[in-house]
Amino acid sequence: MTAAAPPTTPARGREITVTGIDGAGKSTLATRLHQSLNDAGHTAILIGKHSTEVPMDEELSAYVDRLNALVYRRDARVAQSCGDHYWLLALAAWYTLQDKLVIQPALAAGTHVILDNAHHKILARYAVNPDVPTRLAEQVFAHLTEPDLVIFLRIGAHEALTRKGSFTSLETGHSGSADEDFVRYQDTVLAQLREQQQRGGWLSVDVTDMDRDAVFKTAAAALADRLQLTI
Ligand SMILES: Cc1cn([C@H]2C[C@H](O)[C@@H](COP(=O)(O)OP(=O)(O)O)O2)c(=O)[nH]c1=O
Repeated sequence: MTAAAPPTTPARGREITVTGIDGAGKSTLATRLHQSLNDAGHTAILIGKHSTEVPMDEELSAYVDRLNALVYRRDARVAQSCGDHYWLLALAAWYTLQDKLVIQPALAAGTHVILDNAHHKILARYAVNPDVPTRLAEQVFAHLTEPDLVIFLRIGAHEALTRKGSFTSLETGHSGSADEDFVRYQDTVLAQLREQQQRGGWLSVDVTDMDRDAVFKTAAAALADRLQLTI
């Protein structure tokens, strides 16, 4: 009688995240990477700020959905009234559950994770906020899984605004409703993201004069070079 083969542990999945200011093209690239990985025969999931499903767990999915509603589905007056410290901690709660309940189990099962918008932009926003210590913001995100690749899409705020066309109050740091308020705030956030970039091995791409295909090709080349993932 032959012994049953021991169960094999799948190779750990890779976590790839896209960062950049509002309008840089993060969601566009994340969606395309997700689709291409699956088309190429890999198993990948796309996670963003509207993903609330915890696989095969209705109860936890419902709980994560309630947290998502608290963090993302609230009106501007509620947002303003609760204040910056509250939103930092609420966002930390959101990223913590996303990491623990969805990202870590997926990676352990060999599934690649495309994370549209990790916490880096939140950190950048808080680093330019004089009312909240930057160290506190760094600490509340310090336990999250370190991505295998961070793709930083660099574009000036003015160009990002031309692409987007419109913006929300949050996207001006609640500093006003004029185009200049968006540009001033987002350029400060961009400078902060550049500082974070110095610390880690981010793939930094100046997307100002690149179309979607060119950005995708650059990202795909990095996945092949750095993570041996061919798409
Ligand atoms: C990538 C890209 C996006 N866009 C548009 C599509 C969207 O309306 C807007 C923002 O793109 P989006 O991918 O949503 O950016 P982010 O997730 O970083 O905020 O810009 C362009 O006009 N050209 C481009 O090359």
